[in-house]
Amino acid sequence: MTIQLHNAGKRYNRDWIFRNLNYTFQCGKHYAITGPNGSGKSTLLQVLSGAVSVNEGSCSHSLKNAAISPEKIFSYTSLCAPYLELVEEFTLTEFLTFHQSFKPFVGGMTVNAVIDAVHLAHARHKKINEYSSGMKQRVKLAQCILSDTPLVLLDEPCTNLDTAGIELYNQLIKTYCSGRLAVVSSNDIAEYGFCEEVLDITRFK
Ligand SMILES: Nc1ncnc2c1ncn2[C@@H]1O[C@H](COP(=O)(O)OP(=O)(O)OP(=O)(O)O)[C@@H](O)[C@H]1O
Repeated sequence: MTIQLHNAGKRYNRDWIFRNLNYTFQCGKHYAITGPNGSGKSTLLQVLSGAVSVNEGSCSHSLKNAAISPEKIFSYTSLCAPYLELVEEFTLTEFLTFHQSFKPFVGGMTVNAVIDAVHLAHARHKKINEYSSGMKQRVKLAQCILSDTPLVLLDEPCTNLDTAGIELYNQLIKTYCSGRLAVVSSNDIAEYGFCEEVLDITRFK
C-alpha cells in the first residue's frame, strides 16, 4: 500500500487541523506521526484510514500501482485506536471468529493461534466486558496487527499496557509488520521507536 497526500487539508468547522500536506507514505515502510495533544495526529490517521475525507487537496491510496477507490480502503486497512469499541458481549473466541469472517488473519492463522500470540489463552471463553483495560488493549492489537492487510494504523497503541504488554507489542510489530505500511500516531518513543520516518504534524499548520 502507498498513500499520497497532495496539498491535503482538513478542517473541523472553521479550524484547519492541517494544511498544505504533501507527503508520500511508501509501501512497506514504517512512519510515526508526532505532535502535541490536539495537534491533529488522530485526524491524519483517520484520513489515512479512509474514514475521514480531506477538505482540500487529495489523499489517494494504491496497491501495486493500482488505485484503490475510497469505499474499498477499509478492506485493506487495520486500525487500533482508543476510540474503537470491541464487541464486549462476546467472548474473545467469539469476537475473533466474528472478525475473521470478514477479515482473515495473517498467514492463515487460526483464532486460537491469534489468542496464543497475545497470551490470552486463559481468558479465551471470558466475555470481553470482564477483561481488564490492558487485556482489552491486547485484543485490539491482535485484531489490528494480525489481520491480513497491507496497511496497519496504530493510534497510541500501548495505551493501558504494562511492561510485558509493551514488549509484546514490539515483538508483534517485528514479527508481523515487515513489508507492510505501518503508521503510528504517538508521542511516546516506546510506541514508535521502530519507525524509520517521523512526521511532525505541527509542520503543516
Ligand atoms: N469530530 C470532530 N469534530 C470537531 N473537531 C474535532 C473532531 N475530531 C477532532 N477535532 C479537533 O481536531 C483537533 C485535532 O484532534 P486530534 O484528535 O486529531 O488530535 P491529536 O493530536 O490526536 O490529539 P491527542 O494527542 O490529544 O490524542 C482538536 O482540536 C480536536 O478538538
